[in-house]
Amino acid sequence: MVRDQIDRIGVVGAGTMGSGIAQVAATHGYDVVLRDIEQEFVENGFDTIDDSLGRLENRDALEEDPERIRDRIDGTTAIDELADCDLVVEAALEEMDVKREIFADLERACGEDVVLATNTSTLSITSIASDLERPERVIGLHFMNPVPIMEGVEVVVGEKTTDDVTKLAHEIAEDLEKTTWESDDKPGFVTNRILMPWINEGIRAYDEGVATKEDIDAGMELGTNVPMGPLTLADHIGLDICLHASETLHEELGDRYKPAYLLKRKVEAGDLGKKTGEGFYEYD
Ligand SMILES: NC(=O)c1ccc[n+]([C@@H]2O[C@H](COP(=O)([O-])OP(=O)(O)OC[C@H]3O[C@@H](n4cnc5c(N)ncnc54)[C@H](O)[C@@H]3O)[C@@H](O)[C@H]2O)c1
Repeated sequence: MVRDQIDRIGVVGAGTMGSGIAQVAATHGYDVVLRDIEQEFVENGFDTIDDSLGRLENRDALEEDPERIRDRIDGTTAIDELADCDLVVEAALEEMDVKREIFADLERACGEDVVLATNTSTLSITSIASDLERPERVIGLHFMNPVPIMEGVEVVVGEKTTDDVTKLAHEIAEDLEKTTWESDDKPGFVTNRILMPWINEGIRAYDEGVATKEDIDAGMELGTNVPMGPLTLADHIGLDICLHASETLHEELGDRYKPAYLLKRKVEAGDLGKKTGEGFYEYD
């Protein structure tokens, strides 16, 4: 039983994904420690959680008061406060050096039996764990955005990940009322290997004047029955995240994954999508 093994969940990174993962874990009764590098980022994470819990309460979608859920989450900037966690989910920047450093710190700070998960979109689980003394307890737990709403979680199994850790990863996700599927540790896993070329092709089609951005999105939504077209979805994910993911896939899998020129230009301009108020569309 997963509840016998996991009481306390650490989350590293209080951004879009980390705040969502902390919220969902607390909603399901787990004690959570949410860590970011600056107190301001921790506070931003709590603001996101408060907004999301407020919206869910208005829709009668919570079984408890938002305050009680919120009280299960402690915020911190100190990695040592994750020492008592049974599971830590890392959701920091999509950069290999950053993730390797975080995992080395977690291995030092946490107990021997901790399970260390990464929410990486594309980076290799095996590479993230390669400098660790115990890479067998590292796994990919790839939540989808927005975490409180999206049902799916991709479990990504590294070269050294044990069967017990893999089983636990499926069980914890299911305990959070998510449905899992499993991928080998191959670039982009199942989802981003297929999604990123689709997004980049949408951006290229827009840049080459095939249609307006609205018509590209409408064409894909109405024509293929997906909930969001590629430009809306890219804004929603974050253009920097899409670019990092595309660059990783390009490096690993070759030219068919080359990032669209306009994606690079938007990121260089600081227009990262919904989170900065402007991407392909403008947001309040
Ligand atoms: N955005 C998405 O749609 C999406 C979906 C699935 C997976 N992911 C993955 O989840 C991870 C996080 O993405 P995001 O969109 O939440 O990013 P984000 O930029 O919204 O948040 C990242 C947070 O990590 C913090 N951070 C950076 N270095 C840190 C460190 N050393 N310790 C603790 N915190 C640190 C940053 O301050 C920031 O608050 C990435 O690996 C990304 O690829 C993102």
